[in-house]
Amino acid sequence: MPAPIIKVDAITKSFGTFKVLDGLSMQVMPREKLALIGPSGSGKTTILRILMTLERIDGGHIQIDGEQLYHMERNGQLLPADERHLAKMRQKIGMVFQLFNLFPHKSVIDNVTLAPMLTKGVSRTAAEKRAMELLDMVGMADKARSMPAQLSGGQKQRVAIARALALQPRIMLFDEVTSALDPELVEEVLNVLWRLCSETDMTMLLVTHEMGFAHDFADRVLFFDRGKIVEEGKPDEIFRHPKQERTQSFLKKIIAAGHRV
Ligand SMILES: Nc1ncnc2c1ncn2[C@@H]1O[C@H](COP(=O)(O)OP(=O)(O)OP(=O)(O)O)[C@@H](O)[C@H]1O
Repeated sequence: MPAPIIKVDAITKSFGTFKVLDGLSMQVMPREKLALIGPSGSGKTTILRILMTLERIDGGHIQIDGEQLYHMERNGQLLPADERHLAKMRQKIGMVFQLFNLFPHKSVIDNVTLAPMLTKGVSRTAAEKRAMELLDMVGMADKARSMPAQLSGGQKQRVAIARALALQPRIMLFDEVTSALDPELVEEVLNVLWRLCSETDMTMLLVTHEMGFAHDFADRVLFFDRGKIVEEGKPDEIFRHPKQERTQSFLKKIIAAGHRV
């Protein structure tokens, strides 16, 4: 059996006196597609941000690909990770945010080429060639010279996905990537996620309120509540036969609001 690519062990995280993550543990296998669902404020975004090193942990351990994320092993001792270690680890992971976060003063293609050129020393020619392949994959090649302000939300999000892929991460994190989109633009972004899911061997973690998509996309669904994983299982188990009362009441509310699960 292969080793997990992500191993989260009893992590805690507070913002002020509010404990967002409360001894959270989880393991993710290489190539696994996970959907993280649960009520607002249950810590789903926070765990993705922690994996991306955008937030620090208060306690616990995380291993990515067999290596400690927030610690460095030196002579059998675990020391806090320095910036160089974090930067190296971060290259294994790409993240796409709810609000796209494109660089507004850079063209579409420059958004995609910037990180490989700056962090990996890739030449402009090679970075642009790869960027055009990625933009083609997300259906945005014809907008390569456009500026972000000229794009729709769905188009911006597809560029953000291409940008995250440019560093060739083994793990991709998607944080409610369709929540800020007008309903008619959701499908075009989900189609891109679907392609990545079926055509690549990346490990993918998706925080979403699109339960129908989560059902189709995920190998495994994790249900978060109050900083913990309360229930996990295959999509059919979680969506059709949830065992925990908290999962049942959450899904009931979602269905009552008219969403497909
Ligand atoms: N930087 C921060 N400073 C203070 N509080 C924060 C910070 N980031 C998150 N929180 C709080 O932590 C809690 C958990 O947030 P998180 O975004 O992880 O939840 P979530 O499950 O992703 O919810 P949602 O589905 O609404 O995005 C929320 O109550 C949020 O207000």
